[in-house]
Amino acid sequence: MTQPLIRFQDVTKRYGHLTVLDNFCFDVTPGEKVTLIGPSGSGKSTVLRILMTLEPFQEGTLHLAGMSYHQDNGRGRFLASEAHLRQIRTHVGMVFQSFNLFPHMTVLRNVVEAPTRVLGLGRAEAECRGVDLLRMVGLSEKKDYYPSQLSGGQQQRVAIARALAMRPRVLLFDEPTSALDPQLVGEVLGVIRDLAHEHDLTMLLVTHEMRFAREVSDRVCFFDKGRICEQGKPEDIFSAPKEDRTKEFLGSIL
Ligand SMILES: Nc1ncnc2c1ncn2[C@@H]1O[C@H](COP(=O)(O)OP(=O)(O)OP(=O)(O)O)[C@@H](O)[C@H]1O
Repeated sequence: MTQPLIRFQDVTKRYGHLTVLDNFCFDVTPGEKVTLIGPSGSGKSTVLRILMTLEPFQEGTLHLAGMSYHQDNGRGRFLASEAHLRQIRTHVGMVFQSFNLFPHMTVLRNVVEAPTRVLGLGRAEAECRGVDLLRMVGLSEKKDYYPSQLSGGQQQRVAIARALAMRPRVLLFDEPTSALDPQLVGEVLGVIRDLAHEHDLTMLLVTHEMRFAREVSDRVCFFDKGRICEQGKPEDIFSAPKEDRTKEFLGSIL
């Protein structure tokens, strides 16, 4: 059996008195494309933020690409050293709702900054790869522009190229189109769709775009109150959901 690339093992995450994940268990195999759907506040983004090591958790263990880190006896601090966390982070890229590009850097600089600083790539090599990645997202001709000169959809495509430049094993997307004008959503989803179909990258997506989730996912997980209430192939979840909560949720948005 294929070993999981990601394993949440009995992870509990609290914010004060609010328990967001309660003994959460979740495996993702290498190359799998998994979409998390569910009501607002059900804990989907928290899963991504924990994977990105942006959030400590109180109990359980996270395994990622053969490394792991643990709970801190309920205190919710990272037990791992900063160096260990950095090492885990190099395996994970994240694309946020709000692009988060460096406004004072050109598009190409945004893409090459982390590979040169963190991975130690030479500038020429990083730039060459950066231009290739910008070509892949359809933006090589904008390499010398600044983010403020781009549309939201273009900025998000740069953010995707920037995440890929670190050669992550896992790419996380947290509602990547929810900050975009409706007419710009399609171009970003198109880039992600191509990535999903053409690369063996492991991808986890939180999205409210159900048609898109159906097209790109190997597995769809319906989240409710910090647990996976139902999961399966997209055609099963969207066409024949079994759980009442899933039916209710899909009925309210489709
Ligand atoms: N920094 C924080 N401090 C306190 N509570 C938080 C914090 N971040 C998230 N929460 C709470 O944790 C719960 C889960 O949030 P999360 O963002 O993971 O939900 P979500 O399913 O991604 O929702 P949405 O679809 O609206 O983005 C929510 O009740 C939220 O209010």
